Amino acid sequence: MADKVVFDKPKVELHVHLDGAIRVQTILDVAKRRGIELPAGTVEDMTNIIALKEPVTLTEFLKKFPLYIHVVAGDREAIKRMAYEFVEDKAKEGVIYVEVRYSPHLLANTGVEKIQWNQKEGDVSPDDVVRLVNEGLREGERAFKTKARSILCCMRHMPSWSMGVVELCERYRDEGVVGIDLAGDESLSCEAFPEHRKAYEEAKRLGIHRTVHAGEVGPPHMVREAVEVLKAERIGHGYRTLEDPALYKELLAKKMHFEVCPISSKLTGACNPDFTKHPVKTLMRDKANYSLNTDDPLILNSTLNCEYSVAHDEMGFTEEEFKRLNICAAQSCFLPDKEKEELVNSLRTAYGMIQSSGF
Ligand SMILES: O=c1[nH]cnc2c1ncn2[C@@H]1O[C@H](CO)[C@@H](O)[C@H]1O
Repeated sequence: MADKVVFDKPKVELHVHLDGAIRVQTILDVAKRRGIELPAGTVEDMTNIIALKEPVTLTEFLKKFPLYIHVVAGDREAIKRMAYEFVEDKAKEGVIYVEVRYSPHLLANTGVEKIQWNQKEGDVSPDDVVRLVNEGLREGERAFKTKARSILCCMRHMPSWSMGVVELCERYRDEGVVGIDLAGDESLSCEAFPEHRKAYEEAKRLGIHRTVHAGEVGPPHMVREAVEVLKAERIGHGYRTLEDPALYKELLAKKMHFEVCPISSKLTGACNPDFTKHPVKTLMRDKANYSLNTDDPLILNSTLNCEYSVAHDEMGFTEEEFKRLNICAAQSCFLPDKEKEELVNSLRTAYGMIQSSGF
């Protein structure tokens, strides 16, 4: 994938999974230290095993995580390290602000209903996971000057975790956690799981910002449900919204933010693999509120620069549109108002947009 830089200016990224953005070298190092056997011993071979090359389905795509996530799950050093390195990687891509998401429960080995990945019970709870990620992000921010905040994910197939996720969002809201998400296999509608709805109601009551994966592969009514039932402020992906013109019009009028991930949308089979037909072109035409994001760069073997290259080379994006969408991203981020304003202003300054003084 071409990693040339077509937009060499500060960027904001709002949709990227921490457990889909681990360095392969880190997976190899941690596996060696913990005595975990992997199917390959070099970065190249392991990348070949993890990375998707051809479009599959979201369900197949999600099956890539268990190939490596057990290596870092339940390991304090690994969890902190991947958060720290993540910030370094984003800084190298010219990202000045990032919101990174993950499920604390998927990375824990105690205090969680159904310990994942065949781990033996240990001593890393979801609460510990959040503290370790916060530490790694904070140290990364100090070292690399990219501001990093996090979003905690509920998982569609594990509704019993969702209220715990809200509690963690609340407990760590002053330590870098800025919002809640609902991720996982979208064929499981949350209508069937009142726990997700209750968790989102509680999040809204507590003033916790909300985004939801919806309309990625699921039908437009999933997007409506995310907005109307879960009170989502942003939509993760949301491509299939365009199949319901009335809904799309409503969301355009509301200036709903769409977290678009072009390369992911091709390889998960969410969108037509021909980028010239990608829904983000409609969002661009309509001056919609959206951002460009990597989603899971490890599995997609991509970078944010690849996303911008694809948008530029295959979808006709201009420098002006890149600036506009980054300002949309900053305006839709989950930072407190004052910090958000500073972020928007720093982009405007970097982009040479003179701010009106009001006189
Ligand atoms: O594109 C996606 N759609 C839905 N779920 C996803 C996607 N990428 C990752 N995850 C899920 O979110 C979890 C927490 O980060 C990941 O472990 C994966 O199961």
